[in-house]
Amino acid sequence: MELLDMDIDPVRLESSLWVGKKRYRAALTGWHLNWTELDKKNRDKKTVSVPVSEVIGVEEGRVQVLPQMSVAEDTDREFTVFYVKRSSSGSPYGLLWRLGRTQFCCPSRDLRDQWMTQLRIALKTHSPSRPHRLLVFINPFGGKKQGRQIYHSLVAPLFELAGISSHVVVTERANQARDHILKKDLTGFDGVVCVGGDGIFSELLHGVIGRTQQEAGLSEHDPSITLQSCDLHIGIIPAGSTDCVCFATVGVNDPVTSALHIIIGDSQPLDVCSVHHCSSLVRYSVSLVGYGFYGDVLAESERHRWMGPLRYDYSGAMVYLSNRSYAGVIQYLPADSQLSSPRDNTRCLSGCSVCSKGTERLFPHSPGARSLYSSHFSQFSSDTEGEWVSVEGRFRAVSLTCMSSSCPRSPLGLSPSAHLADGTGDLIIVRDTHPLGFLTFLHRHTSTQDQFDLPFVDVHRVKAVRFSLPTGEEEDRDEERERVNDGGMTEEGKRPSRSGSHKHLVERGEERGQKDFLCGLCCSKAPTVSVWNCDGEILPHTEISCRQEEARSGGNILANEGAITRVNNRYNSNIKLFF
Ligand SMILES: CCCCCCCCCCCCC/C=C/[C@@H](O)[C@H](CO)NC(=O)CCCCCCCCCCCCCCC
Ligand SMILES: Nc1ncnc2c1ncn2[C@@H]1O[C@H](COP(=O)(O)OP(=O)(O)OP(=O)(O)O)[C@@H](O)[C@H]1O
Ligand SMILES: [Ca+2]
Repeated sequence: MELLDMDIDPVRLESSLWVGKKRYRAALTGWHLNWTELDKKNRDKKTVSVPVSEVIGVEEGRVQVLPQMSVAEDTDREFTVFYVKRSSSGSPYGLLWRLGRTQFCCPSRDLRDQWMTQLRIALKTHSPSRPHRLLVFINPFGGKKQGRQIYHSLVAPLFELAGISSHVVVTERANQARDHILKKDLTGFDGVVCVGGDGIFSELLHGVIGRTQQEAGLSEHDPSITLQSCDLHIGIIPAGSTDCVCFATVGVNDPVTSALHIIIGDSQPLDVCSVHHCSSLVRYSVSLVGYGFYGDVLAESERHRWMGPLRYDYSGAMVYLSNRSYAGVIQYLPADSQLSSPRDNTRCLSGCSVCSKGTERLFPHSPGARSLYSSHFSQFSSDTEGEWVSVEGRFRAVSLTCMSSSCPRSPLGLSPSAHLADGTGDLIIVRDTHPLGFLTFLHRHTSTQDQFDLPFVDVHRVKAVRFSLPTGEEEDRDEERERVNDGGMTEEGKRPSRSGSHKHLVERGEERGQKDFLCGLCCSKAPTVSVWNCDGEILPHTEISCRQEEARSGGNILANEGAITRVNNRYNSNIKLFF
């Protein structure tokens, strides 16, 4: 009978070892390192079992790592194993990971050397997807401005222990990380990591997607092509204000947990949505593309950046009290409702069957091929226009989210049953309603109550969305048209979202909608047009088209630990994050 590689267990070692004053039977089986106390009292033979894939490092002597690597005692019969240890705390969707450490003592130096050698061979053999070299971008101004400290005190020692070499860039300006990825030599790097929030993550995402398309000779602006898959993984060390991408994938926003996921090479694909204005790419999104409430909150919060993460709560309250709704026309292309629905009460976890089945069904094309629904997406076609659904009215909020967008503020997220990598997004339409109704809607984001079970809220699983102003708002559209040639992709020094100044926008001749919006905050005149919040950036256009891209970014979800702990679909997707 022919043996498959997987059946061979080349690394096997078993011996008695001491941990402290207790004697153990330790065994390395190739896939696991186990140790069982040899004590008559240990009748039920309790065994500690660590998968080799979760071993972080093996060091000679009695070693500690945090706050920094040091050898407490170096005897020639001891070695220390570091591994992933699940803590009992976290969120319902992800546990905190900590660095576990056990110091073993062998009867002889020879045996110690044998253990060290075999463990290192096992690590190499069974952890092929681990990164060896990482390019790390730290945003020193994200969140509570702790990025540098978080990286150097919590993350760098773990990378060092795991034998990962990292090149660190502390950013000095917005978009530096994106430009670095677009232009610099990245040979030898297995991945790029950001230390910060959703904004710096978005820079990495745009850099990685953009560079891959450049190298493939594809135009990101052409809405009719499918983007080329990206080999470079993205990792996130959360140090921002919302940390939505990290929270929605890992289940917690904790730097050590994310560092450990990155080290062991965990990977999870993520849907990416592209936002176009006319035929130009404006931005990519993985989390929220939101008009009305979330756009207004973001625009208002930019004026209060000095408040740090609290700016969102303050601005949220201000915007809520201003009691606004906006007219618009929403068109959407529904996804196949037989595959899944935003109200089916499922929760997407790593290894999710909807994501693995749905992706293949939704995107059977190879990269570079013409997009499955390019004709649906075209502004001026189409033969299949009939599939689009149109809704016109006044809205409190229009939100499109590719994933649940859960975050510490809303642990279940904007759409709790959204999938991370199924090729669809959830469109949440909150029609105009009385203030108490809208407050109920918002408040339900903080609990397990269903925010969609309200008469003025609709949710649809979609493949694409278009938004336009109703007829009669032509002036806005005309002004927008003049801006089409701007391209839309934010350029260095032209950062409408984070510039945070009313005057600044007006001087630059931004579209009337944005002027209206900003006036609405300081004058009594209610604005007629809101702005789009795209993963925390304000878009420079009101009329946009969004579609799910075949290109994806991965992050790891290890929510509900124990159910599914490893992702087996590594490297099968276009863009991946690892944590
Ligand atoms: C009564 C309590 C209601 C609490 C309602 C909480 C709803 C929270 C929903 C969070 C959704 C996050 C979606 C993620 C978006 C990210 O891609 C993006 C980039 O980081 N973040 C934001 O745009 C940042 C968006 C931040 C939005 C914060 C909204 C806070 C609303 C506070 C309303 C207070 C009403 C008080 C009435 C007196
Ligand atoms: N050195 C820098 N100076 C100014 N801005 C920067 C710098 N580096 C990155 N940025 C920009 O800062 C913005 C915010 O960063 P980041 O997302 O890390 O933090 P945050 O906004 O506090 O968190 P979140 O996005 O999770 O709400 C991003 O848009 C990023 O492009
Ligand atoms: Ca999705």
